[in-house]
Amino acid sequence: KEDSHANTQRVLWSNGDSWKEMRRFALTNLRDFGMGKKASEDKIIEECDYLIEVFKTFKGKSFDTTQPINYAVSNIICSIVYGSRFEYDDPEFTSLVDRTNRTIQLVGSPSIQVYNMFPWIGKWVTVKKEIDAIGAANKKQNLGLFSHLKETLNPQMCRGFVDAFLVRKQNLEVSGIANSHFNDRNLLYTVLNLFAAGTDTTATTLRWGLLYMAKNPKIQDQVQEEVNREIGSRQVQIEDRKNLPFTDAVIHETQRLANIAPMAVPHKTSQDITFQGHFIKKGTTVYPLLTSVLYDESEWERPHSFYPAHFLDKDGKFVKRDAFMPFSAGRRICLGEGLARMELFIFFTSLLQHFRFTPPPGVSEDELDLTPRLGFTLSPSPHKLCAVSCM
Ligand code: HEM
Repeated sequence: KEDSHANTQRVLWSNGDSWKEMRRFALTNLRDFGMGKKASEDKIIEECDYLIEVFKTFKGKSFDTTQPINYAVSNIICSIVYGSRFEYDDPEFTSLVDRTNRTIQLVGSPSIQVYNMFPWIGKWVTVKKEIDAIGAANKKQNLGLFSHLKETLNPQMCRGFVDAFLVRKQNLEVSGIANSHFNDRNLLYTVLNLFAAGTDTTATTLRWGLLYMAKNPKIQDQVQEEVNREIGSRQVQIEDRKNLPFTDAVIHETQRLANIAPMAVPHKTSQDITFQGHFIKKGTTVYPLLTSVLYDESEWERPHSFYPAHFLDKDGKFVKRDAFMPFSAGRRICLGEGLARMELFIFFTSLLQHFRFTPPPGVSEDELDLTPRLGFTLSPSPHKLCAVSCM
């Protein structure tokens, strides 16, 4: 089983009772250590300041936004999971983030898609070797981080998710409960899952958002006018979202059009079922194609264009749309939706408050390429942008 289909993709999910218990525990603790509104808001605001400083160092010259954005977003998960953030030049941190992003790219490669259908070809798939090597390095690094946290553990003062997990594990052991799901393996995989699922997704969405702004300067004007009018130069807060309907619509439209998880993740039918006239046998792998909803021509006025008015009524008020489901739906809906939405709002709005995003000199808006790069998530093709200070 270790080397089967599930192994390559295990970074993102698992099944059964263990999943139920881990999901419940993760949700409660993520709330305690970050997803609760105030705690995470403070963390995101603090991290956003670091990110703005990095953008300033380029002094308006073009640069690739990938790494700074990945590091900033990843640090939110790090402070929730490990209890502290890392410096952007800490090699322990940057290697973890860079390796995780490389895996997400590799997992989406055609050879891995074929391998997932025919796992017995595994030993001939070279990409799998790289994924396995990266996985081993990330595991080793996490075990090192855990052992440091174990040595300094104080059950009265949990610093983050790992501490809470270790305390629960200890308590279960003390009360003589062996074989619980709170074991070292689940700790490792839950942390790897949170790290992988919580970094690339949000960072990629933010990068799409900045690219759409550089491509659509008039829409960028409207966001900046709204932000200037409602917030001025003070710190952006979650509370501000209700007064920024246009900005909120732009963020939603970014998520819709960027469609970063087009096939969500595969699910398995738990029983025989007939769906829309098609019989599907128990145990069949099913991909929920989010693209079919996010680009549904019967739901969206301009499914293939960047059109924030999809989320605005005739008075310019924000409107929710049923077909907006970038986080999927149902029991396995994204566990980090609340956190991701907070991050997207604070990072995006603060960046637009501080900078004007433009194509590099000599490149026109039309020349900015919106073709996605293939991977497990759809990210923008490699590109550079200028972040010109406007505050
Ligand atoms: C813009 C950002 C994000 C998007 C678009 C997104 C999207 C998704 C999607 C489509 C799924 C698959 C749902 C399914 O099985 O049908 C998922 C699962 C998941 N996401 Fe996210 N996600 C984002 C951010 C995050 C963050 C910040 C976290 C970390 C806390 C996170 C943690 C997870 C986890 C743990 C799962 C697996 C849940 C389970 O299987 O029970 N995600 N996400």
